[in-house]
Amino acid sequence: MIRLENVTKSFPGTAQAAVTGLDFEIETGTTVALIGPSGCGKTTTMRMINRLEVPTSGRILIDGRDVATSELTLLRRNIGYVIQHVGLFPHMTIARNVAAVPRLLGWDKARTDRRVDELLHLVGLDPATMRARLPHELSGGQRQRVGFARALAADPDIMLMDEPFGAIDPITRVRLQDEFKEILRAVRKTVVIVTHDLDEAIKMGDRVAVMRDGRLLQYDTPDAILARPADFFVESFLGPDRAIRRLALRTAGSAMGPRREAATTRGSVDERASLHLALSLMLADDLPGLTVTNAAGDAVGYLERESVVSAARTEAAPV
Ligand SMILES: Nc1ncnc2c1ncn2[C@@H]1O[C@H](COP(=O)(O)OP(=O)(O)OP(=O)(O)O)[C@@H](O)[C@H]1O
Repeated sequence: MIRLENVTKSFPGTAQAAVTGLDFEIETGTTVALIGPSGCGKTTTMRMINRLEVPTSGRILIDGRDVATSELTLLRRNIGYVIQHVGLFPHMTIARNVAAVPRLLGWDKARTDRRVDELLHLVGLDPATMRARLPHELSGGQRQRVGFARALAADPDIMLMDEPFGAIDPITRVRLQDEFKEILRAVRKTVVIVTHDLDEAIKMGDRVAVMRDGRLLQYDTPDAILARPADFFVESFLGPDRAIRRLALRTAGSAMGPRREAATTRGSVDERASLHLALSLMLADDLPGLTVTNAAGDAVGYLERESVVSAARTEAAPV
C-alpha cells in the first residue's frame, strides 16, 4: 500500500505550494488516476512517490516504509516509471532498451533474453521483428508499448504512469488503454496514472483523485464521483454529461432483465459491452431494447432502454 500522510511540497522561490496536505491511501493492486487542471500538482504528487521530488513536510509510506529513508536503488527498482515521451535510448535496439534494468541488475544473458521476449509478447509486439529495431523505426504507439515493457522488466510492485497515452492518436490510445489495463490487472501492480483526460481516468482508475490548486478535492470510485461530485468545482470539471459517462462503467449484462422471445425483439448487444454502447445502438436504430448475448452469441437476457436510463441515475454502489 502507498500512503500519503499530510504531504506538502513547496518549490523554492514559489509563493504557493505545489501540493498541500495530501492525505490518502492507494491499496495494493489497485489503480489510482490523478486528474485535475494543468498545474494542480498531479506530476509533483507522482514524482514524490519515487523520490524524484522530496516532500517539504509530511511522509509517504510504501508498505509501511518511509520513502524518504528507503535505499534509493531498491526503491526505484520496485517502481516502474512510464512518461509521455517514453524516453527510450535512441541508439539502442528495442531489446537493449527493454533489457536496461535487468542488465543493471546483472542478470545473465539467457535470463535477460527470455524476459525481453516475454515482455515484448506481453505488450503485443513480435520479438522476432522488433528486437533488433531502433526506436525511430517504430510508431508512437509501438514506442509506448516498449516504454511500458521496459518499466515492467524487473517486475516492480508499483507502476507510475505520467500521461502515458498523451502523445498517441485517439484510436491507438483507446486500444493501448484497454490492453495496458488488462496487463496491469493480470500482473496485479499498484498503479498511479496522471492524466488530463476524464474518460481515461474513469476507464483506468479503480479510484480517481480529483485535484485542484495542490489539494485533493475528491477521492473515490469513478462511479461515485460521477454520481456525487463533492463540490461545484468537481461537478463542473466532470461536465454536464456526467450521467452519460457513468454508462461507460456498467455492462449490458449488469442491467438486463429476463430473455424475451426472439420474434418480438430486434438488435442485440454483447453482455460485456457498456451501457453507453447499448444506448447508442438503441438510439441509432430507434429500438426500445436489445437482446443481450453471451460470448457464444446465445441470448441471455433483454435490456430495456428504460433500464439504461435509470442506471445513469441510480445511487453509486458502495465499495
Ligand atoms: N521544479 C519546479 N520548480 C518550481 N515550481 C514547480 C516545479 N515543478 C512544478 N512546479 C509548480 O508546481 C505546480 C504543480 O505542478 P505539476 O507539474 O505537479 O502540475 P500538474 O498538475 O502535473 O500539471 P500538468 O497537468 O500541466 O502537467 C505548478 O504550479 C508548477 O509550476
